[in-house]
Amino acid sequence: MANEEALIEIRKGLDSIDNKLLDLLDERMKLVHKVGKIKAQSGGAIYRPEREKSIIDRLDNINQKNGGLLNRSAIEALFLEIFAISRNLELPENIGYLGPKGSFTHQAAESRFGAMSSYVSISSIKGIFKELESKKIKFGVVPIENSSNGIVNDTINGFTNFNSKIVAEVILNIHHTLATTCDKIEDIKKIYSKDIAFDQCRKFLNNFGLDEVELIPVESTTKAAKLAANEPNSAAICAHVAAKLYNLPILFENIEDKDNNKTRFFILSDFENSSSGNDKTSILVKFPDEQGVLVKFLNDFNNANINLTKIKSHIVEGDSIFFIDFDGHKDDENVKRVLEKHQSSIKVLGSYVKEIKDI
Ligand SMILES: C=C(O[C@@H]1C=C(C(=O)O)C=C[C@H]1O)C(=O)O
Repeated sequence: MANEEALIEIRKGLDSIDNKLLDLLDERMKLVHKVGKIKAQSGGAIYRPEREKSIIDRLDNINQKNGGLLNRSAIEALFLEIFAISRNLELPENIGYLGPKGSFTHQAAESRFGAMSSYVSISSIKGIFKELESKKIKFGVVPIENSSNGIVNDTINGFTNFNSKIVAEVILNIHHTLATTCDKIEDIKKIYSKDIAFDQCRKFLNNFGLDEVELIPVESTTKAAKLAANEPNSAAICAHVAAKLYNLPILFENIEDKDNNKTRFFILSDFENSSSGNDKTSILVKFPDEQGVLVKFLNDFNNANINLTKIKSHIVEGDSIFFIDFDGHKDDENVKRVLEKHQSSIKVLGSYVKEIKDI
């Protein structure tokens, strides 16, 4: 009984805090509305990733100093949702992602744009670039590289043929779940998934005696979840979100063999970010057919004190092009000089806030 009374008292406290939170959120939304009006007059971009990053950094610092109970991920989860709702209030904008619904790209999109935004599933990367160009979507989310499978060729091809800009990067740890309506692992007679997902979970399947059951490859892990939800004695290896989408209970989480399986995604749009002080820039480079040109190019970056973080070669219609990432913003003085010097061979894809994680 004493506990019952204590619970009632604590819940009164929670209710009163929730009321205050609601008032504060409403006050915040009124200010957001004002920001939206100013942007509408000046044509400014609604989504400002560098501003959102600096808010999260500030709150994380304050929270650490105060010894608060929330960690950075919790602060991020709460506030990214608030920012997403704020942006929707300023101006609702469509977000296209490489589908189907429940794909890892969908997950990457939701991690940045929250649950309340308006999403469009698009079935190809080229389709995303096209819809951006025709302005049917404001943002496009595409994968660019995976730690096991390397660079995504369709995304590089999109950059060579279209002019969308990278406005943010998202790096996701790729986790698989075993989801099934079976209560016991012994009841599972077949497993649906994508071929590469089976490969990434080989040890788990062996350890749990699931290497003997029928493994059926399908085109996406989302499709696998859908099939397993409708068929007794079957299971799916799929993303957490895909299992949730089809109300498929999760029997095991994080069943992938390597714990550092990551994919990097780009958020594309039609505007350019201003500098945040902690940026990365991506470019495509097609060198003229001259001896030593790559060495000279790299030397110019080195002499300008620019740290290259990635260089990958890629073949487009027989021509070799390079995808390069480096620290800094395209408008930084040292960067600007090098980019100007090589402008005939460079396409700048965008400068954006550098994620803390790397791939
Ligand atoms: C309100 C703004 O617009 C968006 C929403 C933000 C917010 O809710 O704090 C921050 C940056 C923008 O993505 C702004 O630019 O300040």
